[in-house]
Amino acid sequence: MTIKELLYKVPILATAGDMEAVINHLTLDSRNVGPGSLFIAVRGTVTDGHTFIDTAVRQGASAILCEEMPVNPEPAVTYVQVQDSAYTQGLIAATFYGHPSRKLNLVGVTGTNGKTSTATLLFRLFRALGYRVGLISTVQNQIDDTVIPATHTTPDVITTNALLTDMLKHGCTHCFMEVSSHAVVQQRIAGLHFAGGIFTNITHDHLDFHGTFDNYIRAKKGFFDQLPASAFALVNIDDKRGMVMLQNTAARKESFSLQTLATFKGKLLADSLFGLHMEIDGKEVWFKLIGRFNAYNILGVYGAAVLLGEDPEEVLTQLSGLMPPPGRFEQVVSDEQIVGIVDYAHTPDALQNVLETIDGLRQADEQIITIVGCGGNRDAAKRPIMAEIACKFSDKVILTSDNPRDEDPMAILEQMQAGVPPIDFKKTLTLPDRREAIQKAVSMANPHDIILVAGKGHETYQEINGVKHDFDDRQVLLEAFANVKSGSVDTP
Ligand SMILES: CC(=O)N[C@H]1[C@@H](OP(=O)(O)OP(=O)(O)OC[C@H]2O[C@@H](n3ccc(=O)[nH]c3=O)[C@H](O)[C@@H]2O)O[C@H](CO)[C@@H](O)[C@@H]1O[C@H](C)C(=O)N[C@@H](C)C(=O)N[C@H](CCC(=O)O)C(=O)O
Ligand SMILES: Nc1ncnc2c1ncn2[C@@H]1O[C@H](COP(=O)(O)OP(=O)(O)OP(=O)(O)O)[C@@H](O)[C@H]1O
Repeated sequence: MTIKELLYKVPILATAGDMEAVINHLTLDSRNVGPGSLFIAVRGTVTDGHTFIDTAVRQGASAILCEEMPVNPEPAVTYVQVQDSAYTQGLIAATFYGHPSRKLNLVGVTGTNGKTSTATLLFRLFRALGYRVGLISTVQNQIDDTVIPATHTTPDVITTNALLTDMLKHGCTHCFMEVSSHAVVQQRIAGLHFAGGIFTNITHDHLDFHGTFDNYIRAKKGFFDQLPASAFALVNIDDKRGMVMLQNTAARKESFSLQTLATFKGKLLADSLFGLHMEIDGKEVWFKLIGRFNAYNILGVYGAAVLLGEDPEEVLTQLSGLMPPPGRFEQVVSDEQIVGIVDYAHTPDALQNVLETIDGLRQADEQIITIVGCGGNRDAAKRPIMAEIACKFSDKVILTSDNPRDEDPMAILEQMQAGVPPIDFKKTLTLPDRREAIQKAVSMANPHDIILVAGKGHETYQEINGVKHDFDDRQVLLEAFANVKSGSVDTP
């Protein structure tokens, strides 16, 4: 495709060089440039892509898209100056790949919590309904059965267009994708044509990036502002910012709620460690997902499926059979009925959510044993807080390692220990070896006790000093359960 063709409908400030130059590759990163590449210079949070224009040219770039023309342009290279190269990147990527987002039903999910759960449930539901489906999520990207590792919650828009193109080649009719607030601000969804958008909820998070809560809300709202009139905007109106998301959107305004009148109204009839019993659209259904927050995810998924034209009864039937997404309140139960729960809760807010849910569901004589750690080379402020939350809701707590990375695991654990209230010293153990921590918890548990293994969720590694060692909480729990059964772990 020529640069001229790529720039169809793109507002341009200036150009230099041959507009018939042929482009066969788009990239934001000078390190990936080769002959035929269009290098898009974007101002980032760490550095400015414009400083790599010369490198890109030396590596053979055919064209450069930038906001500022270089002082000494190379005559053999085509330069295009635009107002906003991050935004323009989206328009160009869509043209380069032939607008794949217009050729399938692309539904985006945004919110502080529940994006992965909602997108994954939609992916599984539509597969169960007989469609070929794509998924773009934090845990993984997927095209039907083919798993593609994910680097971001929402990839850059060139990668997304490439993924959508592959999905179309595989016959996909739907793609469900997570839309992070970072992605909205950085124009990673520019030029994508959505068939629908879902808002789960918003709580204080990512303020390191957005600065203020208002900016964070505005970022989420930016997604709904972008939806076309043909799309639906489906929001959780039990969240007080739900209605804010709908202001100014051109899309059809739809809502879901457990508390008030809404397009999709649900009622939570029962909530236990075995699942949820809900009434939706006058029908009573059991679901295998656990916790009130999943009742919201179910309603959002149900609403989106109905808005996409699916038969409500068939949707409920298929939804009732779905298991939780990987590492999201995932249960591993021993033959002795010790309940292991593996959850990705790696922030104070998520840990509190998941422990409150478990606390609300257990019987009086069932203990909660929590295993928790905090990552190295990441926010240290949360370490004592997470230990304190674990103590507040648990009968026993084991502090352990969770991706210590380049830090000394014991130093991280000492910072966690600082958050343990003195009254809880007796119920808290510190075991840096995560496997040993899980085995110890299993050896301490009685039938029906609940072991929460928090933090890693779907992850299958433990990162120590730059090396990712195989480690899967679910697998280690299963092994520990088997060892207890065969008597190879001491029981007190
Ligand atoms: C803070 C942040 O969001 N950073 C993202 C951003 O990078 P940046 O703006 O910091 O880029 P930069 O390093 O300043 O570089 C500027 C430009 O120079 C280019 N460059 C740089 C070096 C070089 O040698 N040559 C070169 O061309 C870069 O490719 C880039 O285009 O744009 C990049 C391209 O899209 C992203 O890969 C990168 O994600 C980083 C890795 C990241 O960790 N992001 C996280 C915070 C994130 O986005 N998370 C959300 C989920 C949040 C949640 O809900 O939990 C997500 O969607 O994943
Ligand atoms: N609707 C919801 N409301 C509140 N908490 C939720 C909701 N759905 C899931 N959770 C819990 O919040 C945590 C994150 O869930 P999930 O991965 O689905 O959210 P996310 O928005 O994708 O977050 P992340 O980007 O960190 O993965 C998990 O611990 C899960 O148990």
